[in-house]
Amino acid sequence: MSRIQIYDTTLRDGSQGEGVNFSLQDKLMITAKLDELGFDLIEGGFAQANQKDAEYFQHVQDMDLKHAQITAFGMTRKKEIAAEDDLGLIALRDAKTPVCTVVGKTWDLHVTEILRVDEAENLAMIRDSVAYLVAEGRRVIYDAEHYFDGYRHNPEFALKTIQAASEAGAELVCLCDTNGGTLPEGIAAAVKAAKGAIKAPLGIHCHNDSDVAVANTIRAIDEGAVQVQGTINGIGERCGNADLVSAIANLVLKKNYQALHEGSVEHLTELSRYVYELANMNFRSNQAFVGSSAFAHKGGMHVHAVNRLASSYEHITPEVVGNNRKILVSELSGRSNIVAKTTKYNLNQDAELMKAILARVEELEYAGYQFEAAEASFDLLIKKVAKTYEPKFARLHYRVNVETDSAHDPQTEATVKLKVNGNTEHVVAEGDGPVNALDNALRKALIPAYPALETLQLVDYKVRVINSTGGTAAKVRVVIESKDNKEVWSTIGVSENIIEASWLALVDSVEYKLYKDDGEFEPAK
Ligand SMILES: CC(=O)SCCNC(=O)CCNC(=O)[C@H](O)C(C)(C)COP(=O)(O)OP(=O)(O)OC[C@H]1O[C@@H](n2cnc3c(N)ncnc32)[C@H](O)[C@@H]1OP(=O)(O)O
Ligand SMILES: CC(=O)C(=O)O
Repeated sequence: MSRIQIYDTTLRDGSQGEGVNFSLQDKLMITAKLDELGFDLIEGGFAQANQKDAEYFQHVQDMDLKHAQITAFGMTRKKEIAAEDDLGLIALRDAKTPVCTVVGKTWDLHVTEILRVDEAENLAMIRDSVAYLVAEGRRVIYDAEHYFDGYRHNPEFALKTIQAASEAGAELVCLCDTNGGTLPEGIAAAVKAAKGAIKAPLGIHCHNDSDVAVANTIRAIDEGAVQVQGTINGIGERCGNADLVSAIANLVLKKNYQALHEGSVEHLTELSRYVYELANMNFRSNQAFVGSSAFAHKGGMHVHAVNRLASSYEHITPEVVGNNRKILVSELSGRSNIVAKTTKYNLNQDAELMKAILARVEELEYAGYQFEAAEASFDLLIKKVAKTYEPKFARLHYRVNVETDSAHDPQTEATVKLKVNGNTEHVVAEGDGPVNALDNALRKALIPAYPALETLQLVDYKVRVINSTGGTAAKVRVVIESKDNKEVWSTIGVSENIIEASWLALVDSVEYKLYKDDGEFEPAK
């Protein structure tokens, strides 16, 4: 089966996405990761744009890349300037990459209205720029900007522009759906026409403004394009680029093309998260193939079927792209969700117990709980319903005080009184805010009896108002994420009072940690 060249432009077009700004170090780290997985071409940046991109092209020369070729991106020469005097082309030459990618105009509207040159000058700009870089010993990829819009409005001129690039020595012409407005049938017709018009092989570069960038990419490949340009997670200008993660997974797993190194598809989830992390962006949980919900089963009927045959509700096996299956517990659960979630605890799938757990989940979710995001609280709930839960301490009372005046910032203090192993612990602690003070006081009271709580840390705190339009007072749902040196877990509390909701989530977090350290939540042997 034929091999598709994968051209990553995360570091150039991806950086054009709102809110994306990679540091030089990020760019070098992403380059190393892409090389490791077998990406063929990595567009490192816009050579003329800024100091960071220029430095990237210097530093990347010292990297020991095993497979990837680096390309520097720039545009055709400015109008009425000789190629050898054009600052953009000089920057491309000085980037010293083996490959240069030059973008040029294809749509007559852009030629007359944006560049404000005639068609002959635009063709000369393309020809001169490609020929100059080829003469400088560079391999040139020509990006035909707005090819699909150009082809729709003036096919004859659009084809002349790519002929100019091909004849001047471009080793590949990449057809760009720059505005992302084309649908798959438009892609197919225009790729066919390009294929018949030039010698150079074709690539495809789609934007996602119509939410079909990946579909368009696949369609172009089916029509004979041999290179896919895109970005990891689809980041990029406006609605982004074709997501290479989905494009590669579809091409390799569904259409039997070859891409990247053998086995790299299994690392797509890891790659996606790595790039989100460096881009300082949140993961998209519903992202196809690699999102944390991509294989999360929630509806009771689905879970029932998945327990019998996973492929009944999954288009691929999650592990094939390095992802995991998840079974969620919620008010939409049936007995099958509970059975799936509790198998690890060896409850012998006791039918009455499963029913009781499900009833309790439904009751609490009706009251505002949401166990999908709070699996540690769900684990404790099982123990409570199974009557194997024994509280590690009892609350006698707590109080939280916030004091401020015109001269002072707020000071927060919490007092907690607990019964722990028969002793009364009465402590006071300060904090940055009420929840922090409460957390500090709770742990201060418990650490003498349970020193392991020294390693417990609160890492995230989320609060959400629920039923705010109901006739009753609004409730709040607090979800806390905690960690120790081994694990991260989430707990939940719901109340009309935000401090009480936080207390409930904190108590679950502490109880979970103590039970976990006793080996309670280990999978049954
Ligand atoms: C479809 C794409 O994603 S293409 C990549 C887009 N990415 C970027 O623009 C990011 C990096 N860009 C930059 O750093 C700057 O825009 C630079 C350095 C390239 C140019 O900066 P400036 O010289 O200040 O020009 P500015 O950005 O205001 O305008 C673009 C200029 O390029 C010209 N231009 C645009 N496309 C082309 C082209 N394909 N060939 C030649 N000239 C072009 C425009 O006509 C305009 O020149 P003019 O002012 O003489 O009419
Ligand atoms: C080249 C490019 O990024 C585009 O036309 O969208």
